[in-house]
Amino acid sequence: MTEVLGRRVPGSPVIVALDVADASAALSLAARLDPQLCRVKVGKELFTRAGPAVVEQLQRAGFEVFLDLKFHDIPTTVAQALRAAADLGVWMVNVHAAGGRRMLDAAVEALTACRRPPLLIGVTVLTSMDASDLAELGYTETVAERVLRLATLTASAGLDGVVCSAQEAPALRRACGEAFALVTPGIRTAGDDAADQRRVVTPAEAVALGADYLVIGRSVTASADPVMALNAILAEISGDAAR
Ligand SMILES: O=c1ccn([C@@H]2O[C@H](COP(=O)(O)O)[C@@H](O)[C@H]2O)c(=O)[nH]1
Repeated sequence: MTEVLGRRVPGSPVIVALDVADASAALSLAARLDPQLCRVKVGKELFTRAGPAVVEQLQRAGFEVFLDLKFHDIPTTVAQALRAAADLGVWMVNVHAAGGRRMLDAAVEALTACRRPPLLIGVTVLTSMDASDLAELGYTETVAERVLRLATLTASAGLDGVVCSAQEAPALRRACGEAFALVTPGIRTAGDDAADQRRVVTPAEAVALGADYLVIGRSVTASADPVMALNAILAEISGDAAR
């Protein structure tokens, strides 16, 4: 267990997004990181380039892997994809909550039968989206309302948690309870470029708002010294920064 500002989470709350072009870049970055201090995330770019092999290599190196493929398809297809992910032995997987109740039910059922099921997380509203994006898609809800709707659907279907911005964490904690995992991308250290992200918070803010896991990509991976950047973030969230 790691203590983060008084809240205890199992293992490190930091998940480094290995958004790099190939297996060799991912493995050489991972070799500089300590699996005791972070988990890693394999997303669409790396998985499409390097496939299951890179997941297995990262796990052999001691990392728990979040396979971030955000499945969103008909229930049967999602269920089968999740069984394949579970066979890889990953720690966390995700689906889009917008796939709806029957897709979420199929996802939960698919993993229930697995010997070591990964944590199953529903994506609410991407952290790259804001009110204008939702309006253009025809949604009349605010971002906060839509995130809450998708999170309560996810919780009622029996998933383990959601991907959201830490900005929504207090409301989701109240609505979905202490055990519901809040996985938060859109993390930027002070002064970093938000780039395509729209709902952004700092690592310390995310933890103070009640996030369980902080997904951090470019603030670590685009840094001149990723190890130093990660250590600074860990110090910031443990309350050691600038003391
Ligand atoms: O709503 C979401 C869901 C997933 N992501 C993923 O997290 C990382 C964030 O990377 P940064 O470089 O820290 O912006 C990236 O892999 C996304 O695919 C997200 O950002 N928002």
